[in-house]
Amino acid sequence: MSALVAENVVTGYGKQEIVRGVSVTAEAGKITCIFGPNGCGKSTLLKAIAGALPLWNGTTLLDGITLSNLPVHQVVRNGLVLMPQGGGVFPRLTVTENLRMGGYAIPDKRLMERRIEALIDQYPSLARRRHTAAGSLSGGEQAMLSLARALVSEPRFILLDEPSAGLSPAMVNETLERITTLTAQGIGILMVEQNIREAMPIADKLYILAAGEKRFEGSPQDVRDDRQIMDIYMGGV
Ligand SMILES: Nc1ncnc2c1ncn2[C@@H]1O[C@H](COP(=O)(O)OP(=O)(O)OP(=O)(O)O)[C@@H](O)[C@H]1O
Repeated sequence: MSALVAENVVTGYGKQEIVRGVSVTAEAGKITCIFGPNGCGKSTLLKAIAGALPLWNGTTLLDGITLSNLPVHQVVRNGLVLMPQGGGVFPRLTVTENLRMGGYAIPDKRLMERRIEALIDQYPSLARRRHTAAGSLSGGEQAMLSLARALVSEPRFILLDEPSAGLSPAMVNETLERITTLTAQGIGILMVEQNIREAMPIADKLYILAAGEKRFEGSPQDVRDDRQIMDIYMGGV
């Protein structure tokens, strides 16, 4: 089984421990969602898996290869990218320049340009605005740009930090549909979401974190069957 595995991850900022020994597994071609209250450490966990924050303890592995504490560009070369909260587009750079930033770990620049052209063909809203500064794109277009930028390195797994945040309902649907399409290509998704109502139907597996610890792991149906979990963590779904 092709999988991204994080085992017993401990990390934080300064001396403040935020993630307290969390283990998650995401399978290729599946959507794995992490839910949990604000500030419980979801983004911090993703950053540690992506190599953007040091692991204080624990291990991260992609298809059995240890990623723990590799620099980000080596994590990317091993097939894992992070789409950060808010998309992380560079507002003053054009759409094409942003896409090139997604290919910075690819040594063969002609290959990178070919991949960018292929991606632009798949995202018509970006094709029309390829020479426009990313900061003047709509929220939905910026979301598409962030997703396309994550794909330039042809990752096997993508970490998505709240991809639907700040989007209109129509764009939430389009973004989640795009994400589902990626799994059909075999890409594994590990996604943090606040938008439980929209994310739950597309998830294959769910984790719930609270106060830096894992409180639940199971299928969406397991969550629905657990009245206590539904009441405490999934209010209103
Ligand atoms: N760069 C940082 N330096 C210090 N503390 C931070 C930093 N980033 C986040 N924190 C703190 O770490 C804790 C967990 O934050 P994190 O962003 O991981 O939570 P989250 O579960 O993703 O929350 P949200 O859903 O609100 O994004 C919070 O108390 C936050 O204030």
